[in-house]
Amino acid sequence: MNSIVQFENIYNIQSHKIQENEENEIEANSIKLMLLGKETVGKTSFKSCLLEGKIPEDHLQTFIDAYYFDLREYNGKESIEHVRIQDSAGQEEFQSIIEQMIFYNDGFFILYSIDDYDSFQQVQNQIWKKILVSKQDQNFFAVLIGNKKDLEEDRKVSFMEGQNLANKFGIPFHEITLKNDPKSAKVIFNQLVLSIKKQEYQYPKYIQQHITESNTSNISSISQTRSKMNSIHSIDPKFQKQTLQNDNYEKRNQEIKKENNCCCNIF
Ligand SMILES: Nc1nc2c(ncn2[C@@H]2O[C@H](COP(=O)(O)OP(=O)(O)OP(=O)(O)O)[C@@H](O)[C@H]2O)c(=O)[nH]1
Repeated sequence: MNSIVQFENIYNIQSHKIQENEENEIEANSIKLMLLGKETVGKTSFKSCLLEGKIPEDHLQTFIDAYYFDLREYNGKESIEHVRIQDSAGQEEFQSIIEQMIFYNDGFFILYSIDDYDSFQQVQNQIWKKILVSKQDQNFFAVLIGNKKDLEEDRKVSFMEGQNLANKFGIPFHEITLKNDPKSAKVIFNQLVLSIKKQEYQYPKYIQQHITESNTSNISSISQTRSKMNSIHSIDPKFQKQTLQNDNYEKRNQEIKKENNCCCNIF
């Protein structure tokens, strides 16, 4: 055991150097999370803030790294959860390997940097699609993170652009600065792990049914559904694909937007 970090009064994170004979068992029984994003958006920094409480001094390019640790929860009685965080390379040449690795993970921290518009576009045009294609009909959990908000003067991606994209995906959104507020990594991590433990992906299934029922009338109930959807912590890809394939859906979405003077899509 290397270190113990107090975690939001709920968890202690114990970074755990696994022995070779433990590897398979921990792999099989852990919550598997993955950091995704273009190079230098702060993926390794996120992991360091979580485990060491600060960003690293230097930027070292990551290829693929996995970190294992335990969460100890004290809610009357102690329970222990194994977690694996997979750090990934942002560089183009590693993308096909990363695509394959996505399949083996339960939750994703999707990062971009607010001073790098291309990193935001990569989330939109590549990363999200890779997750949908790779996970197929498996449920997964994700959160969108706009990092480096301390670089306000160089900002290229507005807060609303980030929020709207997260709404479109139906996942939570956070703008953070790991540099000035390393604790934010733990808050976001906590949210994602709790969602996985509670299996909140049930929610979109309800919405899918609700939208189908409301397809001919009742715009207000759809907009209520959308505001609920903003707080969803996970995605059921079946739901996304089915709504994407619904030809009438885009037309319906335009009507809802007009009605609510809204600039984001449900999907
Ligand atoms: N200004 C600022 N710099 C940051 C912040 N977070 C990380 N950085 C810096 O951004 C650089 C890249 O951070 P990394 O965490 O290595 O980025 P990465 O996404 O893991 O990069 P790759 O491994 O190349 O894919 C480092 O120099 C960090 O110190 C932040 O919130 N604000």
